[in-house]
Amino acid sequence: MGSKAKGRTVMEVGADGVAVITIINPPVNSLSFDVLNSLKENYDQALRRDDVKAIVFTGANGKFSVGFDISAFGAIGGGHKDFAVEHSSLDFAAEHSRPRYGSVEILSDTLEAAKKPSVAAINGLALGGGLEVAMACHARLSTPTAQLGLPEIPLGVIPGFGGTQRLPRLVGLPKALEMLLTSKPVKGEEAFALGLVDAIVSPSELVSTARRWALDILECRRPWVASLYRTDKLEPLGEAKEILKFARAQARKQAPNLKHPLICINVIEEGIISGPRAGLLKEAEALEELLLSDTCKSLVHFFFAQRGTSKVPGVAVPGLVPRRVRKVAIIGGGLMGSGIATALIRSNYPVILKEVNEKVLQAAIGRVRANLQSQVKKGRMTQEKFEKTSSLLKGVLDYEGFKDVDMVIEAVFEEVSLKQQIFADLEKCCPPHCILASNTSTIDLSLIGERTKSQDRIVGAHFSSPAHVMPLLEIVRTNQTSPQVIVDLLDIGKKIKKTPVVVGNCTGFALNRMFFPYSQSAHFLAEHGANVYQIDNAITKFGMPMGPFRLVDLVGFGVGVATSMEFFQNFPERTYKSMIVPLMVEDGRAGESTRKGFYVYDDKRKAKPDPEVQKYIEKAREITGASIDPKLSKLSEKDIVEMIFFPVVNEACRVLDEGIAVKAADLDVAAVMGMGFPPYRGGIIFWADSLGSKYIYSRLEEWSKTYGEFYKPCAYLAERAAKGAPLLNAVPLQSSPVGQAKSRL
Ligand SMILES: C[C@H](O)CC(=O)SCCNC(=O)CCNC(=O)[C@H](O)C(C)(C)COP(=O)(O)OP(=O)(O)OC[C@H]1O[C@@H](n2cnc3c(N)ncnc32)[C@H](O)[C@@H]1OP(=O)(O)O
Repeated sequence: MGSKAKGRTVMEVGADGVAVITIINPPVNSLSFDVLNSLKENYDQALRRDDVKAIVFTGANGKFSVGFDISAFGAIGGGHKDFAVEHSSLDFAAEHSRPRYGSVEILSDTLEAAKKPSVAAINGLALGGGLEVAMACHARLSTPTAQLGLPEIPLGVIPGFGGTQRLPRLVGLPKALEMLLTSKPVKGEEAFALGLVDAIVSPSELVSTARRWALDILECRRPWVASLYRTDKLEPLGEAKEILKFARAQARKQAPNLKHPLICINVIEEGIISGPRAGLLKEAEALEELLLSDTCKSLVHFFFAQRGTSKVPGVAVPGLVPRRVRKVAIIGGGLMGSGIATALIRSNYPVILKEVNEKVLQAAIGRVRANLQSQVKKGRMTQEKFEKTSSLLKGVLDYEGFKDVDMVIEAVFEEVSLKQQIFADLEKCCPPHCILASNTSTIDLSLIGERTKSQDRIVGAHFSSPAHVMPLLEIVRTNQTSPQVIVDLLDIGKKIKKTPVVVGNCTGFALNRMFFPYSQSAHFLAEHGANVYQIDNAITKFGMPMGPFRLVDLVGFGVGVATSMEFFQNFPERTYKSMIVPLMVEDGRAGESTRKGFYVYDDKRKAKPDPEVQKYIEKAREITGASIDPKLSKLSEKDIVEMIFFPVVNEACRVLDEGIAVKAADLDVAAVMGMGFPPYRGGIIFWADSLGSKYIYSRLEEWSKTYGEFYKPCAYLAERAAKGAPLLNAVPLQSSPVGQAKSRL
């Protein structure tokens, strides 16, 4: 194996005649071509050697295997240029990269059909191809906390090493469908109850028990089972068809734009109707095709983009490790503060929450408890856990308890002088190492810290609302924030299960800068004759959770108006001042909270279009002088999508150009995690590149001539379009250290 080999397996043969094959590919033992090649060599050797009677598979460093190496998807899917394939032994890829080879020839015809029994010793993670290797073994032992699952669907593919055939035969069709379509892994204990594993063993005894188990199989003391040919867990054909029909309906409802969950169901059905061998072949064919799909390419891009957000130039440096945060303080327990407190205590951080008086404090604590209680109601938290988690929160009215906090997050009103006072107080009351974070969404952080000498530990921690639900955390750094503080916050973000994205300091940071044109364009179109509900419908069909008008109803008109003002002040040349919302506000409409906004809401908060909205639009036209544009009043769905999202792409380009985002892929993550942009389109920039910078530029240029500055393509987009260059990787990670980028950081 060459020096650049991406992982390997090692085989040790004991005096008992058991060969233990261990997968070694840090950090997660993914099945790279090198690993698969080595595994096959070791396995063939074990079958050939007379001193080997049985085989045990396991993984090094407490993990079995997380499945196929995602970065090598391109090599099986036809070598897409976006996927880097770095493996030394190209022989496997060249000759045997077709899924059929791994699935049918190796796992079924060689491993499962072998004359020597194999047992999987599962520790840590057994996901995707990792679990599929284990399922081809003749028995599986697992530690109690190991996680077993088939999470291929979020990558735009289906299992390709027999998972669609063996899982239903081991756990029954309904549970297999649930595991496949939700991609949620099960823990060892549950896997045992389901029949997915044959025994639960402590980590220290796992391999030794597996060795004995393998010999027991050989000596007929335990059953020798080929999962592929089991039928005892499968429902009778008629019943199975009904279950599959229901699953199809659910999949169509949950993800109408996605085909691969339905293909997964079809492949399972093929195995049930025509036998598992036919199922395996159909699975391999389907996987090969899916690997070439735009959906897969987008989702794989998104997978790596998410993991790339913590690789920040100047921050991700060796030796800089996160400090331990033992106690956090939050100032302000409104909607944001209570949401942030909820997120922190749910991840076991003790929190003190400061409010201005007892009444407000109790209301804030009540909100946190209500957030947790809703988890209990949904069955996601036990009452016991609720009590334990709630006890991590302590309400306070002064700074007494701030002496030993490691981080403070300020979440009060957006008022500069109030925040300045708070930060001046914090400097006096908190220990000198304490991180001083603000959840501001608009105010310059340097201004907030102006009255302190602690600018190096001042940072933005911008959560999206509701903070305990939304997955994005924008970490805002100024040019004085120390890298240590960023590293600490990246770590906390990960621990509270957020995806942190490091951005620079400006009005709206990255997320709201992109959100703003989204809503602006929608209001511009409505005032010029496009139908509000057709816009929302087109945007929802595109894959957003809701359209821009339904969204502003949800967020509330108060917030909508306040943010518009901020943007109008900061970017007047590209702000369209629509009057629709202000007119509705005058009439007492504030969105969903008043049950009337662009929609009317019934008792169950179901939204229904409201014909009265037309009245406000007409009145708005009278004030702004906008007139109905015949072209805009009959836009196709494609036109609507482009007129709403191309201004977002344009703003994203500005954000990149200004160095607010470190790299384009971070904006993809922010768009998906913060705006609800469909991940299967890869994120805003990846999607833009699928259409081409030239096309987007030309459309914006054309609209700007008719409709003005708001649509004018920015210099950065113009430059990329002129070169016919993609927007992604325009600022490659390695070549954009903070100091070099044209940066406001
Ligand atoms: C033919 C088969 O059916 C097809 C397949 O098997 S497809 C693969 C199915 N498996 C998966 O989808 C698992 C994907 N991975 C994960 O969900 C998560 O990484 C995990 C739960 C395993 C670990 O999560 P966590 O501890 O938070 O670590 P995370 O940062 O995500 O990953 C650690 C590193 O492993 C890498 N990694 C994780 N899974 C990988 C995989 N399957 N292939 C290649 N790299 C992988 C990550 O990119 C990351 O690399 P980095 O340090 O350079 O950024």
